Order: sequence, then structure tokens, then C-alpha cells
Amino acid sequence: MSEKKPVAETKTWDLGPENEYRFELDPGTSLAIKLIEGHAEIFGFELVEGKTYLFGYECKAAVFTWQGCVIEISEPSTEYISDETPMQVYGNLHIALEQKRVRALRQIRGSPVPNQDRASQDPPRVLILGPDDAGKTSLAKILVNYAVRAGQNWTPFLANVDPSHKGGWAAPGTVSVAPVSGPIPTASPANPLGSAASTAPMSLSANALLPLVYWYGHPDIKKNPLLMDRLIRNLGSNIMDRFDLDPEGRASGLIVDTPSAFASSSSSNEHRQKLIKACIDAFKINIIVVVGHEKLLVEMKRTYGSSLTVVKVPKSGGVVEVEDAYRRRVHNYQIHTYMYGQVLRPPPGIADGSLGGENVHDLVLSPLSTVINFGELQFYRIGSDTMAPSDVLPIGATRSVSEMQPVPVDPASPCSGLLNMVLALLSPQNPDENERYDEELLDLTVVGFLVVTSIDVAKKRLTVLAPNRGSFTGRAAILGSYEWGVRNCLLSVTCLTNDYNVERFSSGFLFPMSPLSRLAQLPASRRAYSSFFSSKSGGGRFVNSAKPTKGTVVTAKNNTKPDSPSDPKTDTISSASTAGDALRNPNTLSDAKSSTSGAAGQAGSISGAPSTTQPLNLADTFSSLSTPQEHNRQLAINPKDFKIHQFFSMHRPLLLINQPPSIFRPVPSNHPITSSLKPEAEEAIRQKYGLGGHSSELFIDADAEAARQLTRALTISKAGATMSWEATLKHLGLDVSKEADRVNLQEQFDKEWNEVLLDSTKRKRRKKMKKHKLKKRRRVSCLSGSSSEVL
Ligand SMILES: Nc1ncnc2c1ncn2[C@@H]1O[C@H](COP(=O)(O)OP(=O)(O)OP(=O)(O)O)[C@@H](O)[C@H]1O
Repeated sequence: MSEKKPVAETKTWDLGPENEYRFELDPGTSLAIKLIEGHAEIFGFELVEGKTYLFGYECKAAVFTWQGCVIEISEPSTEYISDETPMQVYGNLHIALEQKRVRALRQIRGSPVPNQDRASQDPPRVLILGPDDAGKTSLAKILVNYAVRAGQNWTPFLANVDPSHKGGWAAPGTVSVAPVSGPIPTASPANPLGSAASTAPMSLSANALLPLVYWYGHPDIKKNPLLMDRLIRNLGSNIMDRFDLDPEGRASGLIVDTPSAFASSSSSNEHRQKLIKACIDAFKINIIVVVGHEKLLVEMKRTYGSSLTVVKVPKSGGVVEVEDAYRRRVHNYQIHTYMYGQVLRPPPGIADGSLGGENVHDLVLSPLSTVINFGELQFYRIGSDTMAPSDVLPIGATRSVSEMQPVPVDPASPCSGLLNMVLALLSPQNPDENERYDEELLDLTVVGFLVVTSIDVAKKRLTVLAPNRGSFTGRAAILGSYEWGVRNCLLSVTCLTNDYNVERFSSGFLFPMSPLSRLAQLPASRRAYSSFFSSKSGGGRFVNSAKPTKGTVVTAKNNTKPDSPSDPKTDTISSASTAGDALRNPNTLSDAKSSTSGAAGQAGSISGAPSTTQPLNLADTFSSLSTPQEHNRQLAINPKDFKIHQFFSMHRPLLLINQPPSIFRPVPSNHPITSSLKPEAEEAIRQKYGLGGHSSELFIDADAEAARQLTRALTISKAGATMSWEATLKHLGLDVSKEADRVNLQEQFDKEWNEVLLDSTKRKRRKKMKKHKLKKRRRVSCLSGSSSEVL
């Protein structure tokens, strides 16, 4: 008996011009949005008509339309429509930045400058400031997306100096920057700024970014403001170096997203001011944009108003005020997404769909557990473990360990604090030991992230989870305060005499580390929680004190084996947990769906194991979809490739084309491209070209036909996108055909060209006239001569 397919429950919304459809997703729910008619965008990312976009991981966002549109929504959650948006202001701000870019490019190319004002020819370098949940990141995304959509080949830089919960395209706790050449999608808070090339799908990805990342390691900038200051300055000097190498790229400008602590009066005013100053100096900021905060605007105008442009833009009414628990869950999503990719169960009845413009099946990653010897990787912590902010130290007191000092961490020490921690793996130190300096580690960029999942003190080995295979020998990794799997660490640590490891590592949660959780890393004999310990693999006898998220995104049984460091012969890869085949195989997925109709996780639905009433957490969800085949999908990457950026190589992957992904519109089934592949069409073409049975030749013709059609489709789509963008600009009061700079420039070129043409024509004409006059004069003199002779 055939299984009845679930039918998608959809709802259609007709949005008027400048209206916004806002939605918020609860944990474990997903949403599908399809643009039926018109034009719409999500934080500046244009939606393609007829394509289904999926959202999950408690995403909160809005579909905005300039001209009006019809959208189809499935499985609605919290939703409403608003016609009060600040998009006009944001659009005008974009136009002002765009004019700065055009002027800057004109100066860089040495074109004539009508306006001699030097300041106006500086490319825009914008610092966005604002309080908690003001919509700073959303505004940064809108400005960057509008710039790349403008069709001028801009590649603006997007810098993130918010270590709290945004994730530097990889993990929380980082400050980072990336050049952006394709629109950044919004689909999940796990990667709000788009995907880094390391986590983007290995197939075509329009959004794979190559960020430059530094590790701060803590959510709060107050924890180590000196380090924060140094990292901001490092980031800034790298960006300026890059600008020097790429003058035309410099014209695209820079947008800097900042943490809310820069605006909050609760943070130490001195630190706050110092960090804002550090940003202004390091990034050579020339525009400060304050989002919805009058007091901050006045403060910025007073301090920087004489040298910089300071503007205020309103806060959108749609920005969601999120609570701390949500922020912690987002940390969790981010680090899991870094390791395992994104696993999303589409709403019932939705078979196709893309997450952030990518096929959901391509977004699943498989990390690897590696057993290494103690000496192979050097561990450090910056400053001391428990470090009070310097402004709360008693007067005259100094620190024994400075805030900027890299302190080596011994993995053999029971108080190392390494177990279950997220570590940033740094790029190699200077090979010349004489060139090294004390604080060199602070200036090294991050090439990836690791988690220490088990420490075997007796055998002097530890197990680390990393995105892929690679040698760690001679490398340094820095600890922060982000922890992975704290609950399971607390509750399922097996403590042998001198050995402690995590059995159910894969059921991880990520939280900033608390002093209490460090106790979890002590041997059992020293802890009061020994009754929770399980000596059996798989745990299960622990108390999960944390309230699980209701209905995880995909629920299933945790079938990942604990990483076992016990086999001394296997000194590299011991196990890996992957996800994906369940999603790739619709039958398996429908089984899972049918048995997981409830909100909470019913384990075993995918693998067929008996279900349990215990709700599983997110990591179970990811790891339980593991299949051995998944490993085959991942290419073996050598240590050289083990880096998440190529920032200075000026190299961009071939597929990072400057085309909005929206140019690829679905081809109708009756289109000649597809129909030419059908047997009837083959026959028709054969008849048409008189090819008889020569099918190989036919295919050459079919290929040529397909290529021609594809070129035509691309051209028409590109022209359509450009025209709609121009219509949007017109709507904002900027007529592209009358835009002063571009038109002036074009007019000037036209004039110069005309003058050249005219000159040559005039010269020719003058020459002709001269010849003519000369001839005439000769004739006249001839005639007069002859006549005089006659006379
Ligand atoms: N117009 C809107 N409609 C619906 N949701 C929105 C809208 N604008 C922003 N949001 C959502 O509100 C949340 C907060 O917005 P955002 O992250 O841009 O604010 P922020 O000021 O950068 O936050 P933080 O204080 O954490 O730095 C995000 O989840 C974002 O997707």
C-alpha cells in the first residue's frame, strides 16, 4: 500500500508596496516561503520567483517588497504584516554610500573630478552603532547586499567586531572580516552573515566567503578589553593592507557591525569609548551610523562630529528583542553548524527548497575525531583563567599574569580546563625562531576550530573533533570560554584513576564556561556528582537538568559511538559523526517524519532503533543522521588546505561570480532547452536538420541550441534584474538615467569622444578647404596672369 504523502498547508499573502511580512520561528519549527509574483527581498537578499526558501533554527526575519508582491507561506508561525518600515531611510543611506563609491572609483581611475572636495572622494567606511537588538546586523546586511546587487561589481568588506553571538562566519567569540561579492542570504541565525568557504557546500556556492578571523574567545568585551582592542587593530591593519593591494576594491568600502556593548551605558564608559576609538582608527571610519539611540547620537556627534559624518537611522519595529537563553541556543547552533553543517526538516509537504539559496542536502558536513599525543598541539589561554576586569582591581594592585600574556596549558593537569572546550587553531607561527615575540599568538589568525572531547592522561593522548583531517604538529590552539557539551560532560564523565573522558561527546551544548562546569573536569573522587557517572558506553543514566528545546529541528537517535582514545595503534582518525543520508533519501526521511510527528525528539525513528521518551538535544539530532557513506562525500583535504581563508592571496574561488544567484530562474518544462532532450524533440530536430539516424551530430546541435538558449536566458534574466533594481532606485527618488555622477561622467566621456571625432572631421574639412582654396587661388592667379599677358 502506497504511503500517503503529506500535503503542504500553505497560505498566500498579498503585500503592498513597501510592506514587510515578519516572522519568528519557535525552536524545532521550520518555514517555507515562495515568491509567487513581484519582487521581494530578505534583508536585501533578493528572492527568486517560484523558488522555495526554507528557514529554521529559530530564525526571525522579514520579507520586504518595494513594489508589492505575492508570497506563499507554509506552516505559518508567529507572523504579521507591517507597512511601517525604515527601508526608505536605509535605501537612501545606501544611495549616499553608492555615490561615495562612484566618486572614489573615479578618483582611483584618474578620471576628471568636477568637485574638488577631497573628503567626498573617500570610499564609505561605515561604523554601525546601536543598543541591544536595534537591528545593527540586519542593517549591515542590507547595505552590503544592496551594494553587491547594484551591478557595479562592488565587493564591499563586511567586518564583525561583535564576539557575543554573531559568529565570525564560523564560531562565536571571534572578530572577523570578509569581502562580499554575492548577496548574503538569511535563513538561520547559525550563520547570520553568510557561510565561509569551509562550511559552504563543496558544489557551486554563490555565498562562500573567505573571512579573516581572530579569536577573542569570550562573549563579553568587558572580559578582556585590551585583547579586544588589539584584535580590532590587527583586523584594521590587515584590511588596510588589502586595500593598498587592491585600490579598486577599496572603492567598494567597508561596513563594520559592532556589539551592543559599544552603546550600552552599563558597560564601562572608558572601555567603550576606547573600543569605539580603536574601530575608528583601525578601520579609518568616515561615517558613523547610529541605529535608534538619541543619546548615543549626541555623544558621537560631540566626540567625532567635527571630523566624521554622524547620522542616525530609525530602528525597525520588526527587530526582535531576544533573551539570553536564545543567545545561548544561537551559540549552540553556530558551533554545531560549523562542525556538522545544517540539518533542517522542511515543513510537511515541502519536498524541494533551499536554505540560504543552497540545496539543503548539500549543507551537511562530517567532522572527524582524531587522537593526538600531548606534545603535538600546544594549548594556550590568553591571560589567567579567572581574570577580573582591570578596573575592579584594588588601587595599586597589578596582575601576576597580564591580560595579553599567552599562558601555556598542560593537558595532563586535571585543572587544565581543556576538556569539552572550543579551541581556535591558529595559523603557523613564524618559522624563524629569532623573529618570534612574546605575544605573537595574539596576532595570528584562526584557521579552524577544534573541540577536545577526551583526555587520556595515562596514555598521554587526547581526542579532538575537527572539521577535517590535518596535522596539528607544531600548531597552537587557544582556549576561550566557550564550552561544548557541558551538560553531558558534567553528567557522563567516566573517571578512572587518572583518566577522564566524555562518553557521549556528540550530545553537545555550547556555553560560555562557568566556574562550576570546570568542576566537571576533575576526577570523580574529587566531585560530589559521582552518582551521575556512568561507566557504560552510551551513558543514558544521567540527569539532564537542562530543559531540552522543544522539538528539535530534526529528531533522531544518537548512534554515534563514543570517541575512543583507547586504541594506541590508531593515532589519527578514530571516528566521525556525520549527518545527511536520511535527508538525501526521501524514504528514510518520510519514515522519520511519520514516527516523529510529535514536537519532541523520538529517538530511533531514522535508524529504526526503539524510540525513547527522553527528548534529545540538537547534537543527537545531528549525529544520529550519521552514515558511513557520508565520509565518501568529503574530499580528503591536505593540511595546506586546512584553512578557512585565503585573505591575502587575492584569490577568489572561480565560482564566486559577481552575479546575484537570482539570475538562475527555473526553466519551464516546455522550454526548448528541456524539450530538446526528449525523444520527440530529438526526432523533430533530426527531421529539421535532415540528420536521419546520426544521433551524435544531433547532440552537438542540441548542445549548441542549449548553449544559445542558456546565454539568452542569462542575458534576459540579468537585464531583468538590473531593470528591477533600477525601478527600485527610481522608487527611492534616484533616477539612474539622471544620476548626477554617472551621467556627468558618461556625458564627459561622450563629449571628449565627440571632440576627438569632431576634431578629426574638422581637421579633414579644413585640409580639404585649404586645398580647395589653394587650387582656386592658383587658378585665379593663373587666369589673371594669362589675362595680363593678353592685356
Ligand atoms: N524587520 C524585521 N522583522 C523581523 N525580524 C527582524 C527585523 N529586523 C531584524 N530582525 C531580527 O531581529 C533580531 C535582532 O536583529 P539584529 O541581530 O539585526 O540586531 P542587533 O542590533 O545586531 O542585535 P545585537 O544587539 O545582538 O547585536 C534578529 O534575529 C533579526 O533577524
